Amino acid sequence: MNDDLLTVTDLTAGYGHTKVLRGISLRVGAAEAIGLLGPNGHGKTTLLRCVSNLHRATSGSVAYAGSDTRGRSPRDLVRRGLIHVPQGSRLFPQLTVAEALRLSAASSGHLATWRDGLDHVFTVFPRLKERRGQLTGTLSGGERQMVSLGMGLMARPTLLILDEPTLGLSPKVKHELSECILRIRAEVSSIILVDGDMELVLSLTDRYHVVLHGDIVHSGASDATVGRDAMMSLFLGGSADERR
Ligand SMILES: Nc1ncnc2c1ncn2[C@@H]1O[C@H](COP(=O)(O)OP(=O)(O)OP(=O)(O)O)[C@@H](O)[C@H]1O
Repeated sequence: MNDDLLTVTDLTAGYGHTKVLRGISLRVGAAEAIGLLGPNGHGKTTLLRCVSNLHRATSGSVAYAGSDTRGRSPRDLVRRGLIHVPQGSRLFPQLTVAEALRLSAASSGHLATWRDGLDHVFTVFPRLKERRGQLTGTLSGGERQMVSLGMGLMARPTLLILDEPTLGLSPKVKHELSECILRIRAEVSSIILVDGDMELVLSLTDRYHVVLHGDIVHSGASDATVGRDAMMSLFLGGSADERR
């Protein structure tokens, strides 16, 4: 019996005549966090967008919680707990932090219990509690990312997809955000994390895949000793010595 939460099988996708995904297969188990690594422009975001039906795959299939996602709207998937926090997600600048969080609860069908959700988000992100009445348009980059993740939590995820949550953040803020993601990990069922910071991805996930030219070229356990040089060889080709 297959008890995976998500199964992606032989997925291909692209834009017009440009092929981006070339037959990707992966699975995410219940209570499992997986990381996707790889250079920019090799298809990680496209893969995530296909999983949440924000982009239509050319062929292959995605099964979530035991059923095929074809024909389901992104909104329907959100209501079933598949929550995607996109790269650089935009917030309504005129809403306060609390209003943005409430909006997310409302649009995902959890308005009746939004105050419980809010308490939970403030436990994960104490900084947002301090800023609850502040307009999101006036927040720092790190705080805006916290609101985006908080909005994801308000939607009660079973599978939380995070695309580049630490993009553009300083090392200190990145560290603070990664602590928050660790807290989310303890509570959310499953996570798919894409981030340019390899060490961060490996420290927050159980397994990882390297995506290159729209295909998975390497996979492993995140707790294994993954040499930076070995990983860079996969990204760039050649050995460390040859690149020096
Ligand atoms: N809407 C689009 N229209 C046309 N091409 C696109 C579109 N979105 C992405 N692409 C192209 O598809 C390829 C894969 O992009 P994608 O964003 O999936 O890669 P990525 O690995 O997530 O990169 P990054 O880490 O920079 O986000 C790139 O060549 C990109 O230019």
